[in-house]
Amino acid sequence: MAGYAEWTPESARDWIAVPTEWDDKYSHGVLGVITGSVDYPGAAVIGVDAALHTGVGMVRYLGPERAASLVLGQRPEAVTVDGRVQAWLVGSGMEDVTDDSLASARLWTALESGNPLVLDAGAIGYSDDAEGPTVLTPHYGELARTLGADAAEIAAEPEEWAGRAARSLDTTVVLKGHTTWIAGPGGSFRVEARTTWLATAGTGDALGGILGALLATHARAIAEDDSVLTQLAATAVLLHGLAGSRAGAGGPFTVLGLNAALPGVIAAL
Ligand SMILES: NC(=O)C1=CN([C@@H]2O[C@H](COP(=O)(O)OP(=O)(O)OC[C@H]3O[C@@H](n4cnc5c(N)ncnc54)[C@H](O)[C@@H]3O)[C@@H](O)[C@H]2O)[C@@H](O)CC1
Ligand SMILES: Nc1ncnc2c1ncn2[C@@H]1O[C@H](COP(=O)(O)OP(=O)(O)O)[C@@H](O)[C@H]1O
Repeated sequence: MAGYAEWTPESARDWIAVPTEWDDKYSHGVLGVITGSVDYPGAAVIGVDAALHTGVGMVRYLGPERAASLVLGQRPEAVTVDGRVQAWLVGSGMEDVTDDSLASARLWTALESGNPLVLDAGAIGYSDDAEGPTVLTPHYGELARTLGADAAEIAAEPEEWAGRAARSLDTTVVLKGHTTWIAGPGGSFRVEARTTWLATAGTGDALGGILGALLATHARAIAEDDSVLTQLAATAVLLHGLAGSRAGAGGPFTVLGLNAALPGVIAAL
């Protein structure tokens, strides 16, 4: 734990971009989302819903037709056509992409855009190909696969592995668990979960959406100094934990319930 500072609500409040009276939907930040697949359309719905509840100018969802239709069913304010974006969320529930597929073309557009990226789940392995500043959000199993290590070894010393991964991959790493370890060029931070009920399918997809929204709304700050990605990542983890805790009030909650609690958490900060 040495070297990891606890990331608190007081630390996080400086990293919420409240729109000004001069802002519009474009200047406040547009998040491009490439998530979901035939097998996992729900991951797309959860991430888009989380981003919109975190506060962002616009979300562009670019994914398979059925997932896009479910996203629009849950969040009709999402836009499903291509266009300018300031940050990308890629990978939650994404299928293995084949070279000539539309999913592959979209993935590479994001990787080569130079924009800040969140790479989650199926996209974590592309970190070397990302031209923009990047945050990876692995659980122990995903980090093990990425580094060719053993998940049990990582579980035994997660703080050590988060730092090692951040250095060797030259990126910010959010190693998820009951305590989440965040390491990158901006420092080393830890967030202990306020509720163990977060251990449920889909909460990681929500974290991706929260973080994507924070990157899109801080695109200018990132362009000036990309080490701020590490603080933004720690802020996303903190918001996620507080929202789960508020949604469940000590008990279980659904992931859409966690998302719905985000505005109240952000207002309280
Ligand atoms: N409703 C949805 O559409 C959902 C989609 N999801 C997507 O499903 C895909 C597969 O995700 P999975 O994480 O299940 O599968 P993975 O196959 O990527 O990882 C699971 C493997 O890692 C191991 N592992 C080791 N430590 C772990 C840890 N701390 N947490 C989780 N697994 C650990 C497990 O034992 C298992 O063998 C991802 O793309 C994910 O985004 C999930 O988020 C669940 C919800
Ligand atoms: N025992 C636990 N206590 C608190 N939080 C947990 C626990 N286990 C996992 N989490 C959190 O739940 C989320 C799970 O994400 P992930 O493993 O990617 O799941 P999924 O892919 O199903 O969404 C992460 O934010 C992680 O930090």
